[in-house]
Amino acid sequence: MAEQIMEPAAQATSQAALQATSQAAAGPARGLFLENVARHFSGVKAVDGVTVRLAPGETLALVGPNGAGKSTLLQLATGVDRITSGRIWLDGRRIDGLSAERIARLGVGRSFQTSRVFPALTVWQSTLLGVQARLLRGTGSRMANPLHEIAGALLGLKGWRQREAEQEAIVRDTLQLFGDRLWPRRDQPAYTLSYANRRRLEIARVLAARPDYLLLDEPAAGMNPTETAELTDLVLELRRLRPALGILVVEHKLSLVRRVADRVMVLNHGRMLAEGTPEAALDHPEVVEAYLGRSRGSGAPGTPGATSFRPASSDAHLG
Ligand SMILES: Nc1ncnc2c1ncn2[C@@H]1O[C@H](COP(=O)(O)OP(=O)(O)OP(=O)(O)O)[C@@H](O)[C@H]1O
Repeated sequence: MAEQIMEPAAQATSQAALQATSQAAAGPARGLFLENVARHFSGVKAVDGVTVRLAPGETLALVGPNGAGKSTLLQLATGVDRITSGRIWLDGRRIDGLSAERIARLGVGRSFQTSRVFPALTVWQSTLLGVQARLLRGTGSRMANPLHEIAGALLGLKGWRQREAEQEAIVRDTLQLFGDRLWPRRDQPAYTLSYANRRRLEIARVLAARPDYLLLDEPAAGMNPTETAELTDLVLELRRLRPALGILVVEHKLSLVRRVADRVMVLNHGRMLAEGTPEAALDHPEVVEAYLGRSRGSGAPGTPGATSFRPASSDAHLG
């Protein structure tokens, strides 16, 4: 089936009203834009008419209790799952309906809630895979010809050597972002790594593809306070090094959210509950209620109808 790609957004005009009209028709010229999206699973409204816009250079945090629909939104944005209704745009192109692989190649990188590294590959090899995914972006929709690659390697062709050196530089720079966590372990297979290092490696692999938009699904899950603080610093460093990168982070650890996010959106029962600066969104009375209602509430987490916020640590409180 032909891929569904629509024309870029109309030129921006100085009039806000006209701009709003053009955005509704074709999505913003830049950014990842989920427009009134819904995903229903036989009666369960996992996502129920939510609009999210991630601009280049922005760090947006998506928070909410367990079952609020956060991961489902990431699945929809990355083409892993299909919307029931709504539209999704990437830099003015309609992308709902495209394959996950195609969306990744268009510049959307995503780490998963549970680490998906290949156990037998070394840290270096795993990160190199990310770099090679990036090379595919440069080839448009064509795959690199493996015979050319093998011939280049065997014959030591100049262009091939140069490309190899460039790839190695990207792997090195990416691994060194994580201080001494990954670089000294670059020759170790992933299965020998600690849980936190496997999660870091997953992020490294995604970063090595140099995405334009980076979606992180609970990157600090299972990390202790020191590891969480390191991860927070990593996100801040990324923002400094790659000012055009749009980052969408789904995270329960609010200490991280408060430090890295420009803007926070709070989901509850598949709908947007609040949006604003971290202070405004997280201190909103309904948000405090949505979170604290469960831990105090009558019903224990997991009771039918109750939403269970997982207090990962004392930093998960609001206020
Ligand atoms: N494939 C599926 N089939 C049926 N229901 C699903 C499916 N995926 C998600 N759901 C339901 O959709 C709702 C939203 O789930 P989702 O995983 O998006 O929540 P979440 O906010 O990411 O939660 P958590 O913080 O626990 O990861 C939940 O009620 C979940 O059970």
